[in-house]
Amino acid sequence: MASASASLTITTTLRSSSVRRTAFYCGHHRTRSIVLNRLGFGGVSLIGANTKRFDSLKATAFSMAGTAAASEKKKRVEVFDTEEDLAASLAKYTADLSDKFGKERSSFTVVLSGGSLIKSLRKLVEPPYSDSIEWGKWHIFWVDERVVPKDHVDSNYKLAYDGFLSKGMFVPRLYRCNAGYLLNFLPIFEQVPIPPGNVYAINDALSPEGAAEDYETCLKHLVANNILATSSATGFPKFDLMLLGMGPDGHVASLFPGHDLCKENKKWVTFIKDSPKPPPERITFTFPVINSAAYNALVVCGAGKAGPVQAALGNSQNANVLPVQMVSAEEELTWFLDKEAASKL
Ligand SMILES: O=C1O[C@H](COP(=O)(O)O)[C@@H](O)[C@H](O)[C@H]1O
Repeated sequence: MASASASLTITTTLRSSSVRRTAFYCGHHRTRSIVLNRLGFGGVSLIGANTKRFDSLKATAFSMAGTAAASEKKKRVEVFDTEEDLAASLAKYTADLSDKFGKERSSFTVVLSGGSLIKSLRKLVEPPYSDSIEWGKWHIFWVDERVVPKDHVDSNYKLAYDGFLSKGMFVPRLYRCNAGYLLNFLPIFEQVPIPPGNVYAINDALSPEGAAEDYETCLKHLVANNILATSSATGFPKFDLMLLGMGPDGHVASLFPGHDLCKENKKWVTFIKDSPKPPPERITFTFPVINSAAYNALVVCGAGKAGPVQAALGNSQNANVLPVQMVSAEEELTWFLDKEAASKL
């Protein structure tokens, strides 16, 4: 990912003995960029922003000196005035990674969540990205799925299909005629051209146990065929990008606060039959798989989620670790927040 360092006016305030707060103010496009970069003890820099375009500086960065987990490579937090701005930035971020991995490998492995995330992906299927992304290289997975038929209103597959994968785009076409090739001025309306065989939905005819096992077997097959990478650090599959949501209780995927599944450290995919959020039967990636992803994006909007965001990024003293606080990534974890979700930071 592109990174830029900037010489910014930095204000440092000691908030508590363990938390050092560093402020950058970046007033560009109504977007505040909060950047956390835990490369060591409180190293903070501004990343991923075109600093030449900043008129005045207006953002806040938090550095938790000494409290960063050793496994955390890099953490970035971006705060947007509106969900519309967030969706625009998320589309660019995803398209840039698609380009990067498309050049490095023949596949781009993308993991979706259910919930509100899907709406925030809408700008990916609009110009300029709809035309420029190499959709043929995309492989789509779900970080969690409800064990319901694929056409059920609770299905995460259905949500993604209706809100993203089936979205139409106008694709220009070249046609042969007597005079040579002609560009069709009435382009064809097509759905997102990801090959159907690259979309890995669960087998909805199976029990939760069976569906989890079946999905894990599918992932192992993709690893064996070099479509899915393996983390040399953990031995778990290494997805290129996971697009994660977070519930108001701080859950990610179907890993809920205080549930034993949060401690699973062997399986790649597991199941739950007593989810506190309906429907009760689900399958989910485990934390070792989530945290072995190259890039993880946590996309969180709304005031109802400000508490867990504060627990994860702010100056919270809560002893109970929420699932969202357990998320990391092999290369980079980026938080995409709207200002309501960031309101307690
Ligand atoms: O049940 C689920 O909830 C989370 C969060 O959903 P949101 O609507 O609050 O964004 C979602 O990420 C997960 O995939 C889903 O199964």
